[in-house]
Amino acid sequence: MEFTKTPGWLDWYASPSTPKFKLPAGAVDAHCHVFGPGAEFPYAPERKYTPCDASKQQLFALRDHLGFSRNVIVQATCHGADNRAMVDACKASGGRARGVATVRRSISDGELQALHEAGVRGVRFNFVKRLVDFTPKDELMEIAGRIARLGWHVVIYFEAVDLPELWDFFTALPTTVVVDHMGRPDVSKPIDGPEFELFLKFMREHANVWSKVSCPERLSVTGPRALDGEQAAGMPSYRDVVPFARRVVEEFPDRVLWGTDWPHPNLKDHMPDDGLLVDFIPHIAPTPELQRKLLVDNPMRLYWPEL
Ligand SMILES: O=C(O)c1cc(C(=O)O)oc(=O)c1
Repeated sequence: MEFTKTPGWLDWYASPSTPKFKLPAGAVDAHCHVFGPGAEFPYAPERKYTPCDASKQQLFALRDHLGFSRNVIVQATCHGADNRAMVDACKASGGRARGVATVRRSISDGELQALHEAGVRGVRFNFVKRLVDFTPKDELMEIAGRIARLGWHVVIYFEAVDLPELWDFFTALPTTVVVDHMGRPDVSKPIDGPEFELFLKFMREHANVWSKVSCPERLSVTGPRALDGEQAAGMPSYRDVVPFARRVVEEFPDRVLWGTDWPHPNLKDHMPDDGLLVDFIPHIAPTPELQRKLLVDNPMRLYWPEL
């Protein structure tokens, strides 16, 4: 099948720099995606965008270039609940990738078991309105109950303004709950303002809630961007995001994950250099101990507990 990219689509950056920051041994890129290729794994009819292809081979090449050992491949919304591309990548990884799927309530126990055997360890519930149509909460709760029995967790993606309305649902989930991209704070608001405070309270009061401290390139308002020539001398890229992410890492060091978010769907004004994104890590996790927890211990506990 032939697909035409969404107008204005930015392709991932094909020649990332070699990071200056040396990742600890065994580091996990705990949030990344594969897109198609569309000719082999067609994009879903209900998708809200059509991306460029981003194959498993290209993902594994990036992993090796940046110095990661493993990937967690999160089902992208452009594939809907058709998990074939993600599953194919997990199976081809030689045990070095685990997956997070999107499923509907019609999925059978046998199909869930097959996903588990392929390496899936979680399901993703998406509440970002530009990405998905609404799924009734009773359907999601039913799915959460079924996947809890497999020892899986739930990944949630939402925007900070929607947390109050989603609070009761999130806090009733029976599994570990992993928040994508810190619940998308508005970093132009004060870090000690009510919006981010509510997110910290969510984590503080619920020991089963984890957060990915990822996607500074999506959250940043002031930059500078992680692109050659756009980094201010001696300053981290996306420095307006640093205090938010660092706060979460320092307060909840055992419940944070980091990922590149490659191939960075839906960015509108620039495409980051993934090598420079890795160089962002020591600004938010300033000590070797915090770095080891963020990049190795925490993702291994969640995705490879048997190792
Ligand atoms: O903000 C986004 O556009 C976005 C989209 C997706 C997806 O389409 O799955 O995943 C992400 O992690 C982020």
